[in-house]
Amino acid sequence: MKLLGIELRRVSMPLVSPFRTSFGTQTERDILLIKVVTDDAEGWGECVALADPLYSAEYVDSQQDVLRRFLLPRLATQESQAALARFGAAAVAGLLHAVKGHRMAKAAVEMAILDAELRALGRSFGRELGAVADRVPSGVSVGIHDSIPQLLAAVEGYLDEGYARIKLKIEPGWDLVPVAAVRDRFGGDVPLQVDANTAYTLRDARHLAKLDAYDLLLIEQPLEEEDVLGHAALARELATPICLDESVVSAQTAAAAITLGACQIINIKPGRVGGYLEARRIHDLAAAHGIAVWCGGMLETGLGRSANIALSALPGFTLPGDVSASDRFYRTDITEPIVLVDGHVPVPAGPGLGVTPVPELLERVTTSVELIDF
Ligand SMILES: O=C(O)CCC(=O)N[C@@H](C(=O)O)c1ccccc1
Repeated sequence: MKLLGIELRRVSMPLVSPFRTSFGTQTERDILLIKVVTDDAEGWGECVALADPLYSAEYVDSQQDVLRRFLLPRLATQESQAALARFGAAAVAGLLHAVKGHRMAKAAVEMAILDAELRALGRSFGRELGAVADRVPSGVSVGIHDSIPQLLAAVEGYLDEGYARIKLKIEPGWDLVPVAAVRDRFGGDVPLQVDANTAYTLRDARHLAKLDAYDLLLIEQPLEEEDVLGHAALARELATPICLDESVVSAQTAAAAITLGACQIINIKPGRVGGYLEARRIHDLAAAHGIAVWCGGMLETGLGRSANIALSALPGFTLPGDVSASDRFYRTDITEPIVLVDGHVPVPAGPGLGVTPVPELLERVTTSVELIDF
């Protein structure tokens, strides 16, 4: 493989409805897509960074800037091109290691290079990563609502669509009451979990322990991302398993969190951890420690969503992921829509991601294109 050129494309994707979490409300996604052109094939990557640095320190403009100024020039050198020619996407993380952080940008370019490499080989993401299923259960994430009736109507709609698991966003003042209302209305058998996105502190331990009454699958990232010891202390107070999201940015931080007893479950988001190959390393590490994993979502288009579904088919992904159908967030996706069937989504079987953007749909949402020659 030889990199010939890279396209950095921004798309603006309006959400079907506002999506409110403890760190803000999304009404549209400003997404950075990467297309790599190689002598063998083209490949697509999706950067999951939000418009503002509210989920993590990354934000979409910073990721496009770090790609343009620091990451892509490193891939363009003769040594890098030789390494890519010999080892393909497996070489990317090492070639970019000197640049600190910016894992979402690194993940996006590695994803695009892996897609090109696999398309040229006629091999799917699933086969490459180690998928053992051809469809996976689909969970859905439900935002914070203005009222309990509105929340219950949304949850009812998703259950009617067949979603395999409900995740409720929570924050101080919106936690016990919505959880109790969902349990009261839909019963104790609905697989149910909550996501706090770092909104609590250890002083809330006794309050959060009241969630134990509702038989939740997990409570996700209750404390600040750097408070690993706090999560370990909270785990000793709660019966509900603790799941980490923002705190786990690599296999190394996953190992530390597991060893310190900070989590019993990990939400793996390839963009957050630097790519799908690191995501697989975390999956393998977690499995070795008996830690369940599931695939988180960042409101991806069908490109990132397809790769997440492939990852979700690995054996250690034993909990439904945030791999909802395209229409959970978008009226029109930029790829053929991902559709829910009996609570599951199909694992793409085609080469690479198995999907590509539909040109006219992509053009309709494109706000800028930057071409970088190698
Ligand atoms: O299904 C999805 O893609 C979204 C899942 C989800 O709730 N993601 C959350 C999160 O913090 O995990 C989120 C991501 C990005 C923006 C807002 C919220």
